[in-house]
Amino acid sequence: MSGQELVFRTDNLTKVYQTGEVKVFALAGVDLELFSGELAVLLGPSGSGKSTLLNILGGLDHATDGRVWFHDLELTDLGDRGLTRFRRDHVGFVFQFYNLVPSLTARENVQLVTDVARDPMTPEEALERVGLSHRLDHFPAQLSGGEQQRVAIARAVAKRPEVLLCDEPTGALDSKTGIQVLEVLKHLNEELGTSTVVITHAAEIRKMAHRVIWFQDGRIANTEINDERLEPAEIDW
Ligand SMILES: Nc1ncnc2c1ncn2[C@@H]1O[C@H](COP(=O)(O)OP(=O)(O)OP(=O)(O)O)[C@@H](O)[C@H]1O
Repeated sequence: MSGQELVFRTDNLTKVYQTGEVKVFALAGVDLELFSGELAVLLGPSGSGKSTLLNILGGLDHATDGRVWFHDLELTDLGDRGLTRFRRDHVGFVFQFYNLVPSLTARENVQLVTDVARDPMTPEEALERVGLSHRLDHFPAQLSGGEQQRVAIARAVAKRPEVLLCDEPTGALDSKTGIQVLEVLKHLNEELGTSTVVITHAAEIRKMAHRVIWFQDGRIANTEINDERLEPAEIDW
């Protein structure tokens, strides 16, 4: 990844949760670089700090210590209002559960974002990019889990964010449906150049990444670059 533009950089990133006398180091000094256009997969045991890292990168949470930059913008310098602006302008999120508004159609769910974004695509374009042009006027209850997740992805990318942060995007899906969701993420990474981070417990998914980052006890235990990547359809879990 050398020679590529840095998107995120962290320096000794630390997050401590204190409950009574007990301190938990969710992040215990993470030094990480993420590059423009990269698709990175984060693996590691439950509780190793993956979601905590994603939430801090995405401006949803504050670090206890250490520093984080998005390009030249130091996120660890920002207050809540600055982080909100950063999130709104630059970050798309995808979570395990799709968080769609049940009373709105697929198109209207995406429109919630496109109505307030600076340079959005149309809801129709966003839904076309995830293969749902034929489901524009369906409500979430009329869509399968995989289709609902694709609406959530359309909503996340409709504002053309520079980064897409995905926490267990296939966690609630069977592998066949999960593969379709991964195909959408790969396609968007390639077509739009969106830097993408995917947290997963399905270790096989690492084979579609440019780079794999292993977490253990709040630290990066290992990173690996894939010289050859697999297509999502070639992955089985
Ligand atoms: N709000 C909180 N208050 C107290 N402890 C927390 C809080 N959030 C996370 N933790 C602790 O921080 C550690 C890291 O949690 P985190 O959710 O980042 O792990 P993870 O690798 O994403 O796990 P999983 O794969 O199960 O989602 C865990 O020990 C967790 O219990």
